[in-house]
Amino acid sequence: MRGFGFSLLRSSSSSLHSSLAIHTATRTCCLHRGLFNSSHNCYQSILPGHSQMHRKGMSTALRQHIQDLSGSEQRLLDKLYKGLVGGQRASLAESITLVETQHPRKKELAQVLLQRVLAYRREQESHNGGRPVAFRVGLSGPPGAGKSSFIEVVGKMLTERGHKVSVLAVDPSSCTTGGSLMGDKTRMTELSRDMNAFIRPSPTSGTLGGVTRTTNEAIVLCEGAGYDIVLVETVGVGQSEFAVADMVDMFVLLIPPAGGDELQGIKRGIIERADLVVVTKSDGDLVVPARRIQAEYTSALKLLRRQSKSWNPKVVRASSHTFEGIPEVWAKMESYRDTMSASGELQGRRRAQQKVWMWSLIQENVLQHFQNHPSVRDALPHLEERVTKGAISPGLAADLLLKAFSSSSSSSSSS
Ligand SMILES: Nc1nc2c(ncn2[C@@H]2O[C@H](COP(=O)(O)OP(=O)(O)OP(=O)(O)O)[C@@H](O)[C@H]2O)c(=O)[nH]1
Repeated sequence: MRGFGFSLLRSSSSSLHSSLAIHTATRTCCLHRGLFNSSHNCYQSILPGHSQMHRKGMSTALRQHIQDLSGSEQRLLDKLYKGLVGGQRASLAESITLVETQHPRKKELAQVLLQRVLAYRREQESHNGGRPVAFRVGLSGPPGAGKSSFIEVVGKMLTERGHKVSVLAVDPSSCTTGGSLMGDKTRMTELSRDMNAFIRPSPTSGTLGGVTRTTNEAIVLCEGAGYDIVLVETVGVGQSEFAVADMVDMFVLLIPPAGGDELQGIKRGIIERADLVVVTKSDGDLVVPARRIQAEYTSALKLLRRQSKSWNPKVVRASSHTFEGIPEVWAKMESYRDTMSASGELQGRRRAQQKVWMWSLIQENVLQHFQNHPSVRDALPHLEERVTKGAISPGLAADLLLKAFSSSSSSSSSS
C-alpha cells in the first residue's frame, strides 16, 4: 500500500497547511486542498498502475492536480515522467532536483510527479507478484571506515551482474555546518562512470528532516527509473544513520579494523539496528585486527535484543582492495532479503517505515509553520533574550510562544 501511504502522507501535511491557516488560498494551496478534500476512494483510485490509469483515465485526485497545472508545467512533468520511467539518467537527476527544491510551487510539482511514479511502481510491483521491485540497503560507518571504497567495488560487481545500482549519499554535516564530510573528495570514481550506476549526494543545506524527506523521495524516483538496488550511504555522525536505518530494507554497519578509540564514536543504539556488520580493510597487516574486531562484534551482537524473528545479524570481513569477502558479503545481503521477504518481515518493515516517514514529515512541517508564524516571529527575539538572560524559564517562554501560535491560528481559522 505504498502509493496509498504516500498520498495520505501528503494530505496530512496539506491538512496542516489549511487548518493552521498558514497559507492563503493561493493556487498552490488549491493543489493541496484538491488532494486533501478528495475522498478515500480517490486515494485508492490512484493506486491502479500506469497503463490502467491511462485506460480508465486519470484518477480524480491526480486529475485535480493536473487541471491546476499550466501547460508548460504539464509538459515539464510529462517530459520528466517519461524520461524517468524510460530510465534516462538526466530525467532522474532533474526529478531529484525537483524534490529537493525549496520553491513552494516546484514542491507541488514534485508531488504530482511522485504520485505518478508511485502509481507506476505499484504496477511494477504487481507484475512482480506483489514483491518490492528494488532492494534498499543503508550503509553507515565512521569517517574513513572504507564506505566509498566498499560501495565502489560492490556497485561495480553488481552492475557487471546486470543490476542497476543507485547510490544516495546522506551527509549529516551539510545540515549543521554547511560543510561536507563526504563531498570534498572525489568518491567512487569508477562507479560514477558506469552507465548502470547513478550516484547522487544529498542536498548541501537544510535540516535532517528535510534531507530525510528528499532521500525517501529520491529512493522512490530511483526505483521508478529502474534501479533495482538502491544504496543509501551515510557517515556515522549525528542522527542521520538512524534516519537512514528507518528508510531501508537492510541496514549495514561498516567498521574499520581500528583500535578502541576510533571505534568509540560508534553508538550502541546503531549497532542494535545493524542487520549485518562488515569489518572492512581485512587485508595485509590488517587481517589480524580485523579478525579480532569480528570476534568482538560477534559476541556483542549476541547480547543485543533480536530485531527480527527470522534473521540473526552477522559479522563478516571484507577487503575492497583485494576483493576478498566482497562476493560473500553480497551473498549475505541476498540471503537476508530472501529470508525476510519469505517471512513477510520485509514487507512489514516497509509498512512501518511509511508511518515513521509520515511523522517525520509532520514534525518538519509543523516546526516550520510554527517558526514562520507571524505571532511567533514577533515574540521570539524578545522571549529568546529573556530566556538567555535567565529572566524567564525556557518552559514559560515555550508556553507563551505556543499560546501566541495557537490563539492567532484559531482566530484566523474561525474568521
Ligand atoms: N587496506 C585497505 N584500505 C582501504 C580499504 N578500503 C578503503 N581503504 C582505505 O581507507 C581510507 C578511507 O577509505 P574510504 O573508502 O574513502 O572511506 P569512507 O568511509 O568512504 O570515508 P569518508 O568518505 O571519510 O566517510 C582510504 O585511504 C582507502 O584507501 C581496504 O579494503 N583495504
